[in-house]
Amino acid sequence: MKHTFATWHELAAERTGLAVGVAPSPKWLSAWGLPDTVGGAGTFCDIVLASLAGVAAVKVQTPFFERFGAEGLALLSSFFAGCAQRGTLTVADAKRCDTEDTMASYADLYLGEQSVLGADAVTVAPYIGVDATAPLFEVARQRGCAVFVLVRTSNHESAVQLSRDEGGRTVSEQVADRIAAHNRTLATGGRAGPVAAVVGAPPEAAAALLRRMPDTVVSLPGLGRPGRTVDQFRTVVGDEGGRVVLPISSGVLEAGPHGLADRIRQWQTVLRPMCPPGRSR
Ligand SMILES: O=C(O)c1cc(=O)[nH]c(=O)n1[C@@H]1O[C@H](COP(=O)(O)O)[C@@H](O)[C@H]1O
Repeated sequence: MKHTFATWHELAAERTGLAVGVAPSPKWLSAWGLPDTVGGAGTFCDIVLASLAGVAAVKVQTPFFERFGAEGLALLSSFFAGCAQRGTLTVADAKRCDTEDTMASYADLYLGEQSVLGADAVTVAPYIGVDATAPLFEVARQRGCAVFVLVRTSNHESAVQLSRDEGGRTVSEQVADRIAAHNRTLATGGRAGPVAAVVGAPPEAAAALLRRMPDTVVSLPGLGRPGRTVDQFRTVVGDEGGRVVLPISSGVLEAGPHGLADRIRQWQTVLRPMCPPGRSR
């Protein structure tokens, strides 16, 4: 059976919730001893693909491919195809944002086998209004794909997300509530809806946002960063591991081309206790 983010529970039970961060940036290509060219990025992708057996998902920073133009997009498309062959779900982290049919058109670039790039999910920035970006949600649902919407981010400039409306809800809480509302309409058969969330908040706030969005797959970045411990994440995740994606970029890429596969296995071992029990267990 082909997995989607609606069936993330099964995939996370089998492979853990780890999503390997893929970023052929000037910084990482240099650290890996590769040239900052599309050829260097291609070698980087080959090494990552060779280390992905048994990995549930990848989260790919698309600008590090797009900067190489058409050749970069061709490389991204073939990388996603390689992931699909390994049963690894793909998130195109492009953080798109627009309205109406313009928004829906992003599906033709990113989402599903019939698209140009063939990813399983794309990320969206909701500054324009969550409902404005919703045309993409419906196409995602039809194609068995997902859209990850930023709810709260970890960057220092994110204070606007904590502004409150007259009722006292923060912008992040308003975004979370709209995601939950869309998934109530779009989710089918007790599975998570096609609208997923990105929550980079500190632990207590992250746990509250997770509870605010039932039937929603939630990506929790931050593992592997200084000051963020596995125990903190375990507390946030609780028994909700079946709907949590755990992206780690620097914490795997810093192992370099020769240590990457081992580092991925080490993280999977660490994350295993956070995973949902499999059906057969
Ligand atoms: O969208 C994200 O995944 C994201 C959300 C957030 O709140 N903070 C955050 O750093 N990220 C992503 O996480 C990536 C860095 O991951 P690490 O290198 O694992 O810390 C960045 O490239 C961001 O795209």
